[in-house]
Amino acid sequence: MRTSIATVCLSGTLEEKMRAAASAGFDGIEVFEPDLVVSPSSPEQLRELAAELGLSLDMYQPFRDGVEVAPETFPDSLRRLRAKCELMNRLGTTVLLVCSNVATGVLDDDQAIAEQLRTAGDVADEYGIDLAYEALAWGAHVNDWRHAHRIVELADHPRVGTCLDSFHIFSRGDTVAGVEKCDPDKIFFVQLADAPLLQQDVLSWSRHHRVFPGEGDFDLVDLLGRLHECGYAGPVSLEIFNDSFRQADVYRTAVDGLRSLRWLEDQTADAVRDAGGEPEREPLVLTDLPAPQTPDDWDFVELRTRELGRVTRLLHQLGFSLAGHHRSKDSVQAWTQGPVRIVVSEDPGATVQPTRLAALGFQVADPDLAAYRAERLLARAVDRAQQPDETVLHGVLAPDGTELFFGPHGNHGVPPWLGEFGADQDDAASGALITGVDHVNLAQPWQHYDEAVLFLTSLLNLHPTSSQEVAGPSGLVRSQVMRSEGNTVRIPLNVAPMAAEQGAFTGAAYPEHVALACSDVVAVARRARRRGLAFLPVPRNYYEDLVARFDLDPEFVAELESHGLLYDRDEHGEFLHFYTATLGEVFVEVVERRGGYEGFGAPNAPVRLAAQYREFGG
Ligand SMILES: O=C(O)c1ccc(O)c(O)c1
Ligand SMILES: [Mg+2]
Repeated sequence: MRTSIATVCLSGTLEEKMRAAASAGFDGIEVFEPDLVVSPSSPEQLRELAAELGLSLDMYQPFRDGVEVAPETFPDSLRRLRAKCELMNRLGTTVLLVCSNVATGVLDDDQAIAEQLRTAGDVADEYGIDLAYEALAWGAHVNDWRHAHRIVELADHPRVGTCLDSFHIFSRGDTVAGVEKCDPDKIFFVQLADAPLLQQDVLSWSRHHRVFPGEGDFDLVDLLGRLHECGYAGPVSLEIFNDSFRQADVYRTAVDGLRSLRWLEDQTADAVRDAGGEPEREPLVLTDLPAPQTPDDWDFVELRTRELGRVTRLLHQLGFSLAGHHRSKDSVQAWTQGPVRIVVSEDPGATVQPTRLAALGFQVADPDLAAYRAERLLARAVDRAQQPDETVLHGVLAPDGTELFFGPHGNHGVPPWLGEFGADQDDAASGALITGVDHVNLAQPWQHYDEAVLFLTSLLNLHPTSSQEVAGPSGLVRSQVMRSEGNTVRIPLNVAPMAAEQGAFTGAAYPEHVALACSDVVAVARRARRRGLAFLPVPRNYYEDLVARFDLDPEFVAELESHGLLYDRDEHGEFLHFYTATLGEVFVEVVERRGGYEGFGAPNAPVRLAAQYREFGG
């Protein structure tokens, strides 16, 4: 599959956008006219730069309000068209995107529109240029792809074809049924954009909220599968108008974009095969990736700290014991309790945060395959020193800087690397109150949020659930849970409010947390209090509200209060939990799920955010 990206997706100058697209590995780009108009490079220089970078210039766009116009203004459209064709000849681009008319359109007769397109096709033919007609969702008369395609068929000109853009199709609630039956020679270009489902006017939705495939709610696999079936031969191009992308690092966005296409291609190849088709069929060969290695369990959580004493005291208070020091890295310790392993690495030079969540380890069926898939999805590998006889753990860097490691299944759940800490593995299971890692919450800078969702979806096969918003003193915190099929690995992603990033939150900008599961949270809390744990304080008002909200026995609520526990309930069961005070950038939560409670205590998150805000002196 030939991949392309519209320059409107990326930040910076046209030249920077081109370099980033090439460096990520795209085959080509769509040149967005406003990027060219403001560039000091001549079309010839841009053509040369593209050749140097190995990029094809797949399309020039947009040509606005050129057709569907009053007969007396059509000659002016043709004058503009000639100017653009001349420019495109200098650039070396052969496809021009012609948008359906949004402003000046007065023709509402398909035959008359087809005639204008045919005349435009004759002009374009003089320059060897193809016109790809695109129905904008807010087009005055032509706003759905079937209509645009019908007019293209009526025009019946070899230089006139259709441009399909997934956003304009799905945003109108339309489907792509029938794409598979189109004449592939009449589909000149394909643009892909995903988007979250929003209740908003379609123009603002399109201009601000498009995202890369896999980051929104549209069924792009369906579209790509049908294009494959129809025999479409051209590039598949990303066209994303997005406010964050316009500000983000251009290289990073380009990599995120290509990752989205590789993932979509893989998903579509699987879907085509499941339907009994052949993904390798020319011309749109759908290359698939090695099968995703869904994490079957947590392997470890790693905390990096310059305050070793504070971290190990916290672990002891929560019931962990030291399994040992790593045999070749003395600054690294393993702490265990039941099936939970926490690696603590001392980093005396840590400057930004004294303690942070540095890495997450997952147990997968085939770690080598997981690493290979990650590489194909353009993830950056983590380089860690290790001795020849030590377990190889493949790691990749997540968008927020957390390192993710793929480890093998353990022997009776105990991973081979634990032996390098001299741990007596039989100790681990006896008398542990903690029974597992319930979830790990990662905080995302707002501009990397969508990238993080796609990263965890494509690399770890985690699935996003619908997002929620939680009110905190410095803003609304968006939260979305990424979970594995079997629900063993759950990673809620939080977007820190802007105020946090700007330092209004004087402590941790993005506190993250590890939530430990247990079957008796009162016992864990009691032991922790005896050992001197600093709990995150919960105000009296909260408990009074609990009684009112849930009609709970005041004695039960008094018991919750005496242990510093919070409470929630859903139709499946109950949730009791507590939070520790924050160390650097991390805190720990201990949770007990009674019955089949499915949530994460979201109604209690504002209590936590407010307490943490006070903890850091607001
Ligand atoms: O928002 C627009 O104007 C616009 C322009 C060109 C496109 O291909 C498109 O999908 C939207
Ligand atoms: Mg488009």
